[in-house]
Amino acid sequence: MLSGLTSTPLVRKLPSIFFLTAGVFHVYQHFAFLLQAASGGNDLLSIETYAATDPYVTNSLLRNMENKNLTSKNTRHTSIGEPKRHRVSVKDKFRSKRLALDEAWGDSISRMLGCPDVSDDGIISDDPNAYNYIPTIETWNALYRAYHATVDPDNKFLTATEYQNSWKVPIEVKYRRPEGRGVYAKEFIPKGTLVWSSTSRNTAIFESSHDRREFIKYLIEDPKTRHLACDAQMWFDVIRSSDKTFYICQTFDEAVLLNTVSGEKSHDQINIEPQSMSLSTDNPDYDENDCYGNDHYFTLRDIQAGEQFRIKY
Ligand SMILES: C[S@@+](CC[C@H](N)C(=O)[O-])C[C@H]1O[C@@H](n2cnc3c(N)ncnc32)[C@H](O)[C@@H]1O
Repeated sequence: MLSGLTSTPLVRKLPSIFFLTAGVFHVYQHFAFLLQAASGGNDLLSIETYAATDPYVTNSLLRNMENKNLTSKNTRHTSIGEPKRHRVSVKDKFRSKRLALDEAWGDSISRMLGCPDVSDDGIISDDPNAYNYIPTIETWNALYRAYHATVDPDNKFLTATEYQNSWKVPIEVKYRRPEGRGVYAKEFIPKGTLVWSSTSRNTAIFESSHDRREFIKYLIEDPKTRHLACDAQMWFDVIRSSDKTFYICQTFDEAVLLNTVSGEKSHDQINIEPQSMSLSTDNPDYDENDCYGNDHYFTLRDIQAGEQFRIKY
């Protein structure tokens, strides 16, 4: 009788049931994270809410998602023994998942702050007051101040304390629907011109959740910079280093206002692209410490005065 019981189909299926349940739980965890991110929360100080939507906390989730789809390059040391900086190369499949998490995190904070609406497909709302102010040098300086006031001195990767002009050509920032603020050429620029460089003078790295959270809180606490927390949530990028850790990179200048194009067919409108300058260390714009490694934008073709710069993202 007993042996009859142990050989029932149910008992034989127990291992598969166990693995199926574990699998479902694993999938549930991913969805729980995304649901939590989507539902936001109303208290920025609620660590649980914040942590659930924080790219650093999602490191392990992301690690499960990728591996084969990602190539990361050499970790580098500077000659004067500064902390390690990283170069990252991410393939498309992983990139889309990473961007989805970036977005979920950004959206969640935006909801907590009551930021102007950005619709699901990334189109800025019709609200005339949404994201339509033109940042000034004081705007960028406020971000520098917030970074230096909050980020642990040991973790600081930003060497400058105020706005740097990293543009190699004259530019103008304008607001236009539907994409919002964008960067426009003020004069004709020939093909192959370096227009902007990412360096440790203009690009901050946030190495920990704590630093990023304190930075955002600092912006929120001053009514004059509260709106900047919304912007900061739209202007950051997550990179993955060769040691499989994720960091937030954030440039504190007009490069964060570069728009992309919508739709496959319009991809020929992309007129600047990042190129690695790793082989040109004698170039005065080369900076081994930059966050993106190869965010040195060159023109892909001649650009007319008044044309908007567009990058692929
Ligand atoms: C890095 S920001 C670019 C600056 C942004 N336009 C602003 O006013 O701050 C990226 C955001 O710009 C908007 N954007 C960029 N390219 C766009 C496009 N082609 N069409 C519509 N919106 C776009 C999206 O809302 C996107 O999330």
